[in-house]
Amino acid sequence: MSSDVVSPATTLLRMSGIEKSFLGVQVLHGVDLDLRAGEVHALIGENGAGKSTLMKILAGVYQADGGTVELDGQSVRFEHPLQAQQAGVSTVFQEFNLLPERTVAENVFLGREPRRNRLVDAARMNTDTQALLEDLGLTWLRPATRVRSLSVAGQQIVEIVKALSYDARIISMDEPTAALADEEVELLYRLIAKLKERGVAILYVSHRLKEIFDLSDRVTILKDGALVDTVATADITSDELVRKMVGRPISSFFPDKRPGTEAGDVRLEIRQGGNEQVDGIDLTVRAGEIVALAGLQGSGRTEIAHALFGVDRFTRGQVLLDGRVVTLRSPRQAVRSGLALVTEDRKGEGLVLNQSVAANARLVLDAVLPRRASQGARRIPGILSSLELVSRGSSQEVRFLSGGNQQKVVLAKWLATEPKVIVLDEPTRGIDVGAKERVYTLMRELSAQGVAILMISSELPEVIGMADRIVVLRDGRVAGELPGGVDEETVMALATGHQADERGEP
Ligand SMILES: Nc1ncnc2c1ncn2[C@@H]1O[C@H](COP(=O)(O)OP(=O)(O)OP(=O)(O)O)[C@@H](O)[C@H]1O
Repeated sequence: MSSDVVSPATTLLRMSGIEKSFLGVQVLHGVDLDLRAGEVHALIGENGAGKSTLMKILAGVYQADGGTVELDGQSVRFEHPLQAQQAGVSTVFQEFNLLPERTVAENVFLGREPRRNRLVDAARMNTDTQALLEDLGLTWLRPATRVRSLSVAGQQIVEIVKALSYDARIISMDEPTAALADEEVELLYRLIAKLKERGVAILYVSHRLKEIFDLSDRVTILKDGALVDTVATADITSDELVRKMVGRPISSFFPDKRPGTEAGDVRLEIRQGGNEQVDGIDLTVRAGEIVALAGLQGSGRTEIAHALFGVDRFTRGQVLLDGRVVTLRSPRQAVRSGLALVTEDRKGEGLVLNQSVAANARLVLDAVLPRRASQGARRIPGILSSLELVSRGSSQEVRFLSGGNQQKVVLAKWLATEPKVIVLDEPTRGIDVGAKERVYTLMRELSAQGVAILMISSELPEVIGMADRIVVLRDGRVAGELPGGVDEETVMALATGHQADERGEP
């Protein structure tokens, strides 16, 4: 019998009764998970539910305190990631483990380079990598290219190719699309389809329900470290999935405007703002208004946020706050002028990881607004509880929080400064559906209080559901403005410059 032919139903891996505690606190309670050859198995749950911990146990990064792992029916225990990798179990983490100065081929074969007369056989390494790439239809990727020059998607693909070079039969992916642009997501989808054809089992952690329905065959739901259910994706609706995950139905995803919230005076105005990346930007945001910046990656959305915040600058034009021209040369100046910039901040940038939740939430107050710090700090507990932060209290170090909960601390840190204008750059990336709803509700509350909100998001439903006006950018310029509630096609047509009916593969 050929071992190459794997029936889709073959169970490759079975984790049973997995237990894990950190410092005496149990975070996984007897979790079961099995992976079949050729399936995409989604793992979902709220922030802090235990997804990453389970994944890290599978990867050999953590060791379980109880339970068993069987690979091909044999009991295994991975003490080290390399051991897992050698057994065919690979993980693509969000923080890549690649060496940027080395080439694609050098990274793929890192630590086990083919040798000839004791010297690294670079030619063979390149040919072998080329073969792997061709086999996957990735002919645009060259073995001799330095990893540094690749996009995030390119780097992620190198990680996957590396996994395959170890004959991985199980690949775990932790929110693989979090940092990808739409067209790059397509690339990843195609690669995943190829992996499935080869009988690779993929464990896929994501908060994006659409991806779960697009990609997965089965889905396992965790809540508070315990297994809720494993179901065939085709047998469940997204409402049911959310209910299993959050424990309550989420009725209206985008809360309505608070009664009485009217657009007031112009709080933020950019007049003919321009620099190397953007040009001729005219934009206003009124008190109580939510304005979204939409556009493809590279259209200038984030550049505008950075220029406002003094990270970069506008070298042309003017910025006005409450009708007065302001100079924003540094983030400090921007904060003092009443601006806040919440970035997606995935890797805890902007958080001091070995300090407590409380200390981190005060960071901006203490550093920039010392005179208002103690007063501002009193608001922090309320902000954190409205965001439903899951932590062991405000003295817990943020490095022990799950990714989504770290993001909530970042939000709290900015809200504590009581900004007049708040710029939200991908505010809900990496946070679960329940927490998203909280963020939206909070945005409505802030605008009812007269805060002007400028939001940047690649999630069109979020842009359309929340914004009063949508300013669409294309190639660093304003391509046009649309009212909130329009359909996605209209936004895309403006963002790409193609009429909706002309769009399609070039
Ligand atoms: N090294 C650690 N030390 C202490 N506690 C930890 C550690 N790693 C995780 N935890 C805790 O374990 C729980 C589960 O975290 P985990 O990262 O697995 O959640 P998650 O489901 O991946 O969440 P998210 O969607 O936010 O990434 C959380 O309460 C977290 O604070």
